[in-house]
Amino acid sequence: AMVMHATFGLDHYPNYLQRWQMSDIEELEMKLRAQLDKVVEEKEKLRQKLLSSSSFLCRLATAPAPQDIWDKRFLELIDGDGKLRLGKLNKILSEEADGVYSFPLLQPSLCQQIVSCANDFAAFTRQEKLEGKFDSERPAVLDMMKLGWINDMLLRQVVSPLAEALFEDELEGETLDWRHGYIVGYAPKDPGQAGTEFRPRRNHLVSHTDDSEITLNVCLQSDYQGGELVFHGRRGSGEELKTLGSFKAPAPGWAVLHVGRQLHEVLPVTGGKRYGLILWTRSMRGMRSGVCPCCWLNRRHPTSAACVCGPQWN
Ligand SMILES: O=C(O)CCC(=O)C(=O)O
Ligand SMILES: [Fe+2]
Repeated sequence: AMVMHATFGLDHYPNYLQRWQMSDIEELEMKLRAQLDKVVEEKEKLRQKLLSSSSFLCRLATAPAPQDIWDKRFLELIDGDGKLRLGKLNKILSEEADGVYSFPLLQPSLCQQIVSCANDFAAFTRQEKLEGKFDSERPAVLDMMKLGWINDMLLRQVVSPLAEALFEDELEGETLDWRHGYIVGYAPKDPGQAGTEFRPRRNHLVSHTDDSEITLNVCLQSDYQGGELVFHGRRGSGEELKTLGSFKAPAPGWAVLHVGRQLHEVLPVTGGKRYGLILWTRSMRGMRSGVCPCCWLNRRHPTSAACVCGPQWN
């Protein structure tokens, strides 16, 4: 009842909680958190149910052997327990722009298999749409494609340890516990017959920040022209309009790691097809209550300047 009253009150009255005792507010906060945990748990169960009932046949539904997953250079940094040897990181990392790192990560053959899965999934959702099961074709979200294991693996073995080593100041001790992975495709303005393949939706992507704290971007197919990934300053840093560097993967399997607040864009693809796997990661449990509700990413320090998502950003 307390939660119900408070939810109503917060919706209807300004400064609603100012009439409350601090201890009651704290109790409310705890109860809301417990409720939120329940929502997260039930949502996860539902998601699993949807997945298991889906009839999509994924040819990559389980993880292959490590040597068929990781690029040799990356594999050398993984110890017997699957942990990344952080001391040897500088052997493979290059800094493409201030705070933007690239490195060889996945086997090109695995990348090719992931693209094949995206093609299969595109054909599958197109069929479902034809049969009237869904209103629209569904996006190539890894969880829906039964490739959630790739999200989990990349979060646990790549993004979490690297973020702790490279973006310690950003994370402030929080754990990245949420991930969302999807496939993006680009082709020139007139890509010709799309057939049953995964359809590239665009030829470029305007400058933006991600709904993520740390983003991993893996090239899946590199024989395209144009399509450089350009990095600008971080939102809120005063360097937003500065171009800091750009990156083009030398081969499939190369990855870039950057903070979600780093403004980035993809220049127009003028030939070939450009496919990538994007993994957004966040800390959902710990810090969210302390961040700006409009962008989730800024104003972590209560003493810092005004929210960058003010009028100048919206
Ligand atoms: O395609 C890329 O390299 C970047 C994609 C991206 O920035 C995004 O999906 O948020
Ligand atoms: Fe992005």
